[in-house]
Amino acid sequence: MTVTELVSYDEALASYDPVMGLEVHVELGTRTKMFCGCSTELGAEPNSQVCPTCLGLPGALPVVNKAGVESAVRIGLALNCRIAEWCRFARKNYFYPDMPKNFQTSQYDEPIAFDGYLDVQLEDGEVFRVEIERAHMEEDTGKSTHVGGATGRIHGASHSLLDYNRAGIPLIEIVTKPIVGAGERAPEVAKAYVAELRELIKALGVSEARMEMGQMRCDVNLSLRPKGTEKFGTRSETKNVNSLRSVERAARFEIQRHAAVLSSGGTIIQETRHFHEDDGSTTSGRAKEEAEDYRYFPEPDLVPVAPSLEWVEELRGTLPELPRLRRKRLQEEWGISEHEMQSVLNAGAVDPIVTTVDAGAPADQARKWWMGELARRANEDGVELTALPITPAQIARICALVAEGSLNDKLARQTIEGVLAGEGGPDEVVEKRGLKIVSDEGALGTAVDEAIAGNPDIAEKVRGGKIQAAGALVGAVMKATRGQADAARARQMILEKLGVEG
Ligand SMILES: Nc1ncnc2c1ncn2[C@@H]1O[C@H](COP(=O)(O)OP(=O)(O)OP(=O)(O)O)[C@@H](O)[C@H]1O
Ligand SMILES: [Mg+2]
Ligand SMILES: [Mg+2]
Repeated sequence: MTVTELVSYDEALASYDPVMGLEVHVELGTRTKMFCGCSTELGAEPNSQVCPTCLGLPGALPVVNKAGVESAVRIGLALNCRIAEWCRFARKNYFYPDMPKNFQTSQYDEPIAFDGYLDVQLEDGEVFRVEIERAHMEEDTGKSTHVGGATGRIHGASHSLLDYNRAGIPLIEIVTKPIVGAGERAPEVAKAYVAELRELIKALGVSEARMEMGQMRCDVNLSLRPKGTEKFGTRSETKNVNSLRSVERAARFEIQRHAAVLSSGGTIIQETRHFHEDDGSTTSGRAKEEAEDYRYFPEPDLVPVAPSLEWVEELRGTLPELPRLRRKRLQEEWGISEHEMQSVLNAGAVDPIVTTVDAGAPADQARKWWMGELARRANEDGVELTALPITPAQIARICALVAEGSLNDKLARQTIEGVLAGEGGPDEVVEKRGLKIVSDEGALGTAVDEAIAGNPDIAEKVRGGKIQAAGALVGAVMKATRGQADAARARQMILEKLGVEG
């Protein structure tokens, strides 16, 4: 179906109510894999981080990674879930080359965490509660790359390359209960939920949750039911959506597609679908009816996981402040609007600003540099703010130099430039580039004398009481010192020398 055959979004929502379910996979940042000691480091030579266990060779036995369980429990607690006192892993059997064992070790009817919720804030400030069905532990599959042939996609490809470095990396799958009652805001809720979940995961420190790197990916389940009816319609499941914007677009597209099919008397088949960034559409993957029966059964090679109450309570004590509440608190502390806070968040500047403030800088100054100069630079270079070669401590030092009057904004900007260019820390750059404000009486006095001598008409006006005219003399001093003069001190000296009161 092409986009032009869709019914409009408003028309779709006039007759139908969306029901949505979100499955989010998060790759944990543990040092080793979930069931073996192989490294999880990204970027290694393909198939260099594998062993008999993650390759599923006969006789190999898995062992559970405690750090993986710990992260799962902390995620569960942060999502207000109940934590299972006892649970098991299960084998999800399927035959596909990305899983060399021929099954994925997962959890089925005994997840480690269940029955929770996450409150998310929508753009107008309204808080929407998303109920969590469960969060369970599993392992990632290998990575297949389909090459050759006309399209490079699986059906047109001549062969596939397999890299098992990713096979066995711990994953947590977080599944929502059916989200009802979001109405026309369903796509917005989907985006806000994934955004909030990502912030939470990052705050917990269990994953960097970088969607563009596949560390966090979302399956969007969607169905429509005629307005006013109870029974859920058949869902489609758009797989592996990997940006916040795409999550919103995929939900929106599916609402329009389902409405088009249903209103023309067609039936929705339960299937997986693929999302396409270029035009925001989805296309059919495989039908679930003919999909594999996973023949789940409890994993016989692993002992059950039974987190003690004491351990769970100890982990509860390590939970960070919820991102939504932290944002609210910082917004108040910094005295900025919700809208401004949103831009800070979008720029990834919350933590750099907080760290700069912790290092002693005033919040407005810290925000000014991170959201101005540095955001622009990160944008130009196409990197995250935190990847710039300058630290919050260095920005705090520059703010201190401004506060003590050694630098003005222009010189501070040049100092930042120097640090970014690898010329050293702020003090070193100031020294090397000779950026300190000229405020010592000698050098400044000479510049002031020259400015007065060079502009006798203006000097005369000031002497005659037109104090505003002194601005032009300050300008001349600034020019002569290439912007490095202490402007306030220069003005004071000019007035003194011309014998007028400031
Ligand atoms: N009729 C429906 N319409 C929309 N969403 C639904 C509907 N029925 C279930 N869902 C949601 O779809 C998601 C289903 O995820 P779940 O992991 O339980 O099963 P699955 O997709 O069959 O399994 P897999 O993990 O193998 O993809 C849940 O978020 C659930 O709330
Ligand atoms: Mg699913
Ligand atoms: Mg699932």
